[in-house]
Amino acid sequence: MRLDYLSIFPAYFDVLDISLVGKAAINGLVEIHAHDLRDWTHDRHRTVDDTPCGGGAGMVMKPDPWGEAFDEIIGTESDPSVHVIFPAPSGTPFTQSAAAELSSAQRIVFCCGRYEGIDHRVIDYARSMWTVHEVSLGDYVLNGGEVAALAITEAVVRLVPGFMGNPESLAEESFSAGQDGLLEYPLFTRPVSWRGLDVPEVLMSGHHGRIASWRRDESVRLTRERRPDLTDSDSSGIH
Ligand SMILES: N#Cc1c(-c2ccc3ccn(Cc4ccc(CN5CCOCC5)cc4)c3c2)n[nH]c1N
Repeated sequence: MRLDYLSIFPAYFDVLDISLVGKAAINGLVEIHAHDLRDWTHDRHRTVDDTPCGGGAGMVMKPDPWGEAFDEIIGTESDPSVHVIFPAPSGTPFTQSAAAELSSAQRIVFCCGRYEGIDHRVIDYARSMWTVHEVSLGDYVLNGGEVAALAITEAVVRLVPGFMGNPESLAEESFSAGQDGLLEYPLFTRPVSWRGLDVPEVLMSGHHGRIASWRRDESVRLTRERRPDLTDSDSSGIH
């Protein structure tokens, strides 16, 4: 899997060299390439933004640098196997199932906007050429797309076959199909007693049936408490 990042702050992606994703890069599972969008400007100030047509607050990212960067990084041929991701406040909420779908992609290009966003013709052009995803991390405001690109990268790469040492653990995670769409149960490890707080006795009983039942009950309780929106979904085991 090749991952490209287009941004006016490409150093954001240096962190990928030290994290788990870095290990995947070392063992050849993923290739990471960060690019400075200003490398595709031609004026002395390396300008990437301009005032919004129709007025309004802030600045909008000009289309020209994006188009020239696309030509050099992706090419000028249409190819639906190339996934181009535009993080945006107006995007579709990014989910675990979206991460799972993207984990089989061979090429993902992250377009990290700043200011008030990117000229919409960039997205329209990308849609005419590749498979485009306009996504949002959630209902809060970030200053640009870089943090979202990092989060999406981690969510996707950890699902790439061969990345996780113990793929079975993926099935038990929150939001994964194996967990019935429920939140993950609370986790404990040694010491059994810590600052007057004890590991639930059932987890030390060695009785696998009771342990499974306790974990399920805890997942249902937590999901009802924190994510009632998940309790009505078809995939959750509770209704
Ligand atoms: N993923 C994700 C994100 C982002 C995100 C992603 C990409 C960019 C690129 C620029 N920004 C800054 C920005 C902030 C606020 C606004 C809203 N304005 C729109 C125009 O009308 C006025 C109000 C726009 C742009 C971004 C933010 N924020 N939150 C997420 N979950």
